[in-house]
Amino acid sequence: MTDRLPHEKGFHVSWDQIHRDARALAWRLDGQGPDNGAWRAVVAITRGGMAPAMIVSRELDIRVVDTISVKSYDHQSQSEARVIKAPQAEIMGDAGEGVLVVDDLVDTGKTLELVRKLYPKAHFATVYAKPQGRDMVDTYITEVSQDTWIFFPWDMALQYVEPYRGKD
Ligand SMILES: O=P(O)(O)OC[C@H]1O[C@H](OP(=O)(O)OP(=O)(O)O)[C@H](O)[C@@H]1O
Ligand SMILES: O=c1[nH]c(=O)c2nc[nH]c2[nH]1
Ligand SMILES: [Mg+2]
Repeated sequence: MTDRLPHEKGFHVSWDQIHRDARALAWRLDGQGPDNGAWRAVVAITRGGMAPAMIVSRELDIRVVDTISVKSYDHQSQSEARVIKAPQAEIMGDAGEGVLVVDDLVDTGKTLELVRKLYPKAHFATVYAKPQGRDMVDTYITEVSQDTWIFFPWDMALQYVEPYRGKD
């Protein structure tokens, strides 16, 4: 989605905010893994999941980190998603048990639905969640409304804005 519709609200996340929220996610997940509370590995859903996954893996001292790349595309007006890069099979083990799959957000839930089908025993964690995709995520930090667009710091740059009184 590139153009914003009039009803859409913007939720602008700074680097500091995503750092704090990803840390909060890590702390919530600490000790919740299936092996005496431990997690075996972190898998980031690229690309947005990579920054939160790095922060989570650092906080929880998990050195085994891999990625899964999911590409959404439109096929005859039906939106589909497919995996274009999978994590190592030996990391995912038995259906992903003990693996933390991390993404920046869940929106419609399509991305997580696909990854969940592949690794049903993994734990799915996102920093932000919208209501439509909430059932697809096991742990998240902040919920925003469905008509909110989340702007991440890696998609933004500092720029000049007109003073409020100067606008038409
Ligand atoms: O719940 P959904 O409706 O599936 O949407 C959520 C996904 O969309 C965004 O990724 P995107 O596919 O835009 O790619 P990116 O991470 O490379 O930016 C976001 O990072 C999530 O992965
Ligand atoms: O940067 C983003 N913000 C969002 O709110 C969103 N939803 C799906 N994909 C998204 N990407
Ligand atoms: Mg993504």
